[in-house]
Amino acid sequence: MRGMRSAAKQPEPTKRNDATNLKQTLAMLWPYLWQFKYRVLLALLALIAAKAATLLMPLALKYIIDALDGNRHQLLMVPVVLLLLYGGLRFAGVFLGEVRDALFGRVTEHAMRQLGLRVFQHLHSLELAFHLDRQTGGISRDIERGTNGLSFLMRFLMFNIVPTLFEIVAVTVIFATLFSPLYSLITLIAVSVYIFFTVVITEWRNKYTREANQADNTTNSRAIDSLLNYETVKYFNNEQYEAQTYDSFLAKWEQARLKNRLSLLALNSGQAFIIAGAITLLMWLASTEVVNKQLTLGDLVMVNAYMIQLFLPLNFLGFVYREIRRALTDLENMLGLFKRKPLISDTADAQLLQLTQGEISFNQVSFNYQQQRPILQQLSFTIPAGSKVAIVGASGAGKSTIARLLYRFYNLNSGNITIDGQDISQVTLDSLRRSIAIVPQDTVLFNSSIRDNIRYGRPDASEADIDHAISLAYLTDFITSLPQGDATLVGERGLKVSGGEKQRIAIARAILKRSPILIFDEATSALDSSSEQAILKAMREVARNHTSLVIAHRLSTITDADNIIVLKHGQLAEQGSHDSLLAAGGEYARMWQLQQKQQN
Ligand SMILES: Nc1ncnc2c1ncn2[C@@H]1O[C@H](COP(=O)(O)OP(=O)(O)OP(=O)(O)O)[C@@H](O)[C@H]1O
Repeated sequence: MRGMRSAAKQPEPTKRNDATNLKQTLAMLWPYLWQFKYRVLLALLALIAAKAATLLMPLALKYIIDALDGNRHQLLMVPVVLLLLYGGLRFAGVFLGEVRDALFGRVTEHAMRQLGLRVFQHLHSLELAFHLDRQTGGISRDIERGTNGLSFLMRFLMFNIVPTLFEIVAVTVIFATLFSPLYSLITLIAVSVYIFFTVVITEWRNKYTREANQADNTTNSRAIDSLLNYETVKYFNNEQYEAQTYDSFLAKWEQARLKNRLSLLALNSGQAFIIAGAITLLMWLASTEVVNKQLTLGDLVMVNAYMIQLFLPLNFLGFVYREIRRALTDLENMLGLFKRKPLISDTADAQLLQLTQGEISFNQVSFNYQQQRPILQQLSFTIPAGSKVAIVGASGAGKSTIARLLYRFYNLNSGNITIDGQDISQVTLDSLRRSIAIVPQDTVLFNSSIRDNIRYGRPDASEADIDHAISLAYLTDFITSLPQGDATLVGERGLKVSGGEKQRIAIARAILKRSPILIFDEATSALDSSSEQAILKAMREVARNHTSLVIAHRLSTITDADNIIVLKHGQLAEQGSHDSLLAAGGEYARMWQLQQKQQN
């Protein structure tokens, strides 16, 4: 049975863009090729030497035949030397080809590495909105196809196209020198007709190839869908129906493959006809000259050997042509990623954030993710240096948005945010983000060990610092209970640890970062009451001497805050200490009473 693959749709190459893509790719590749200029040069020399050895083989064959022609019953010294030379040339041709591959392989792989790294860095420079809009799977497919396309282009350029062009020129020159320009002319015309025919037929065949691929994809998707819904099929006794539907897709696939095969027949037989025609013509020409004693039998065999040798790599021309166009399209998609410039980046004269105290101010901040849906409206508040401010409000009120804006994940619509009087849009992103540590609402962990996930907060932290962060986040008991301790792997996206454990890992990670400003976004939401109390104690200790912003649903966790900001529909409804807000009897008091009732 054919393998099941996902129905990934490939973009179709368009001729219009090929030239620009090729130009862009070459411009991009140039620095890499230049960096390895000696290696590329050596690979080219190996290529020329390998081709020269191959090109000398028919010549050696000619001399063997000519030498044997008069001495049919004796292997004289000369033919023996020629035979050894023939064998040597054959070996040298293959060996030098391998040397060329080994030399150039490093260049290709290095170019793939450089390009892969550039895209990766570029993707990390793009803002959150870009990543939320795009499917990560799609991007990684673009990168994979793009780098493979690059490797294909480089390899085929070096191993197929350039050597074949070299061979065409060499054979033409050899024929013109040894025989007459007519031989060269026939060869050149035959090669030109062959290339023209292959390109035209390959273009025509494309639709059949595409049809066959699409039929293959839909058939596979259908099979997967049906097998995934195994239970539903059984519930409704629809095995027969499923088989019929699957077979109707298979029939379409069969039809498409038939057309594809017939078009391949047209291509291959047309190519064979052109080769046979050219060889017959040249052999006929050579045979008449042999009869007229102008050429030897060895010459006749040599002409034949050169033609067969010349057309051998051209057999792959249809495939190479199609794949090069596909590679260029894949590269275009990847290069397209580079065209997307970061919307959030350092301004030309961005300064380092000079953090003296850590006072944060939101001044008349308005923001929306999408037009016509305001999230924050004219919001102003100040978090004095070293104080703890809590933000509360209904779900969707815009609390986490405040944290994202402080990190400058988005640009504001109006207003500004300052830290110690400096507008955060005018300082470098790196210095800004370095100053803030966050325990996010949804902690996502890397698929590595608990310790490595904590170390991520400050990769150069000492082991003692990590241990200290572990104990501050009340993780010691949990870690010692694990057979593999902090070397335990957390699984993909941290799915192998519980929500509360994940939050404590996130707290340890944030502690390790040692930033003067701390944000806790629902940092205890996944914890039971006793762990919550422990964590709150830890948070209090960590937050001492820090400016901290605590976003919370459960009001009991923030009663000790210096100031509580109540958000309602993206606006500041009221603010004050727990006691003063309760006394005021407003929104906060109402929320408090509601939560108290729910607890009882
Ligand atoms: N990337 C986004 N694109 C569009 N809308 C968004 C985006 N992120 C958040 N929102 C919307 O913005 C509003 C505020 O979101 P935010 O995450 O700040 O709420 P919150 O007050 O933290 O809520 P919760 O208490 O449920 O976490 C929500 O209505 C949300 O649907």
